[in-house]
This record gives sequence, C-alpha cells and structure tokens, in this order.
Amino acid sequence: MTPAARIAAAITILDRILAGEPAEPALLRWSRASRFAGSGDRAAVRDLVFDSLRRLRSRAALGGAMTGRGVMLGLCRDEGLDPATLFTGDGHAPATPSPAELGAGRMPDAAEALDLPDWLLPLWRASLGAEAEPVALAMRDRAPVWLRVNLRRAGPAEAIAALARDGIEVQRHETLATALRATGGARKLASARAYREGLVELQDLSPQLACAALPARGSLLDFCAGGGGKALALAAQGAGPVTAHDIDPRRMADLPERARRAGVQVGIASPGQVSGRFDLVLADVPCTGSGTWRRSPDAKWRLAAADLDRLLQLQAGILDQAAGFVATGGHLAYMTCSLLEPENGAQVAAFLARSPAFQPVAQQRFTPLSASDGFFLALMRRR
Ligand SMILES: C[S@@+](CC[C@H](N)C(=O)[O-])C[C@H]1O[C@@H](n2cnc3c(N)ncnc32)[C@H](O)[C@@H]1O
Repeated sequence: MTPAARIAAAITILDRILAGEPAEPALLRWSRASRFAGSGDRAAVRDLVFDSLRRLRSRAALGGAMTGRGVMLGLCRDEGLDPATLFTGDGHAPATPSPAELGAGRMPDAAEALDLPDWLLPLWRASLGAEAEPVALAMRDRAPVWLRVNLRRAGPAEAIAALARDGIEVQRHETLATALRATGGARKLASARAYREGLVELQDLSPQLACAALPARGSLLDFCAGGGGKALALAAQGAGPVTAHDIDPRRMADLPERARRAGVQVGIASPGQVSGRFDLVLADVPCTGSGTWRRSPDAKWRLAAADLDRLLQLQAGILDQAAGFVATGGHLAYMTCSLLEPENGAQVAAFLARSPAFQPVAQQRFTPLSASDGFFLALMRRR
C-alpha cells in the first residue's frame, strides 16, 4: 500500500469508530476485508488510527472536521505534510480536498490542545494539580513497551541476552532490576524464546513498581485477578500460596498456562469460593482506565460521567469484600490504572473512614512523568 492508501484506510476506520464502533473490532473488520494489505501495512494503518485517537480533538480542530478525513487532514497539518501530496484522488488515495475543507482548519483551543473531553477537564485538573497539563500532553503519545524479567526463570542479564538473540533490544530501568524497556524489535516479542519460555512477561513499568512495593511474603489472594498479571508478578517475588479469583472466571482462562510458563503456582478460586484469610489481598479493581489511555485511546472519548459513578460504587463494594479476607496484621493493596482522584485517594479515604480495623501504610500515584502508565496503589494493614 502507498502512504496515501494507508491514509485512506485510516479514514474509513476512523469514520467507523466515530460512528460508535470500538477501535479493535473496527481495525479487525478492515484487516479481514483487506487481504492485499501486508503485515507492514496493517501495522502502519493501526498506528495511524491509534495516533489519531490519542490526539482526536486537536487533530479534528487542525483538520476542520470531526470526521476521518478531517482528522487525517489535521495529521498532515500537525506533522507539516502537504495534504496535496497525499490527498491526490489517484488510485487508492483519498479524494483531493475541496477549498472549503482546506479552509476549515484552525489552531486547537486550550482544552482541545490537551486532547481530553470537556466534561472531564475540571476533574482531571482537580486530580492532578500542577501535573494536569504535562500528563494530559504525555497521554497524546504512544506508550512504551515494558517487560518484566521473571526471576523464577532467569536473571536480568540472561533475559537481556536471550531477547537480543531474537533481535529485541532493551534498556534496563535505573532502579528496578526486573524492568526492561523495549527499544527495538518489540513486535517480534510474541515469537521470541525469552517470552515463550517465561523469562519475561509483558507488564508496564508502573504496575511493576507498584508490585515491587508490596510485602510479597506468605499467602496472597488476587481478588480481581483477570489475566493474572499482578498475581504472576507477586508469585515471582516470592508470595505463596497464591490464589486468583475473579467474578468472571473466563478472564482467568489463560492464567494456568501463563503460570506454567512462568514456573509459578497459582490456584484458581471460582466466584464466591474464596475462604480463609490471607497475608496479602490485592484489589486491582475495574476502573476508568484513564491511566492507560495511550494504549486504549478510544476509551478516553467513550467514558461518560455516569460510567465513573457506576465504577465508584463497584470499587467501594469490592474493597469491602476483599477486606474481609485480610488476616490480622495482613495487608490490603488497592490498585487502579486510573489517574482520577475519586477512584484513588478519595475511594481509599472513604474505605478507611468506614473500616476502623484498617490503617494506611502507603499511597503512590504513578504517571508517565514519573514512571509509565497512570497507576495508583494504596497499601493498608489490618490491625
Ligand atoms: C483491572 S481488571 C484486573 C486486571 C488484573 N489484575 C491483571 O493484572 O491483569 C479488574 C477485574 O476485576 C474483575 N471484577 C469486576 N467486578 C468484580 C467483583 N465484584 N469481584 C471480583 N472481581 C471483579 C473483572 O472481571 C476484571 O477482570
């Protein structure tokens, strides 16, 4: 595909997303209907779509319309490309822009330039204070790929060498020995030996830092285990026995295989079948995901105030339930991948106010300025 044909494809996909289709199915539908597109084309079209979604408002302002064409004309202006060289109307290229289209673009206003929805902006500012603008701007860029070295299988040097043999270059984090940032060849990871044999796992730096700050000794219950990323990290750090639980067991379907590959033991508890008390209970609750909008940028535009209200209630209920499984002297770790204070500090403050058996131990918010994805951890202890 020519660069112009890739832009035309991105226009089609963006129009579907703007009409309400989620991004991943829209990309998949295009891929299935475009057998002529090679893997390089698919990756390039995906990047065009995701880069545009991260910067949707500013690009639509620059391009003069909240449409696939408007957003792609905005990309040309943003990146200093002459639209006339890509919007040629030749072959599979997009049609030549009309004079009205060419005249419609303008500079984004202050809110558009941050690429956040209007309704969210006051809450974003209240949550992040002086970091609100730099974090919003960081969320407009692609997220880095981070790997976690699984110390059960290999040390960092061995993992780095195995990755290098498969053409994957990494850089070590300054303080966390198990965290490696992929700087080249990340697309080859799924087939790399280091990944297939469990020497490394894909895990963002922020949850890695959060897990490293937890007391990983004794029994662990991961109450909202999902795919089990945190349970695996803590098992590798030495927690055990480890029990994974999720209200939707299908979300844990791959966990036994992931645990086998990682060389750790994880027991699976069916919904409602958890019993006893644990030294450490994780409540990695469902949240807005506002810290991970670089990876799922369409979620930024789909979130509504009513979703946040519903999530706040769900989180409070899960915290109360999970707290019931913490042993005396044990710890409760509340985690979100959100940057919004009502889901983070305020949720924890309300829990502590209604749960005198618990005392706060530590709280930390991670952002792209200090770590990688937006993430929140509160550690509490049962007296
Ligand atoms: C943020 S995800 C967990 C991600 C996971 N810990 C990981 O590291 O990959 C939240 C999970 O909470 C689960 N969940 C939602 N409501 C729940 C509830 N009431 N009890 C337990 N799990 C719940 C969801 O099914 C979802 O898998």
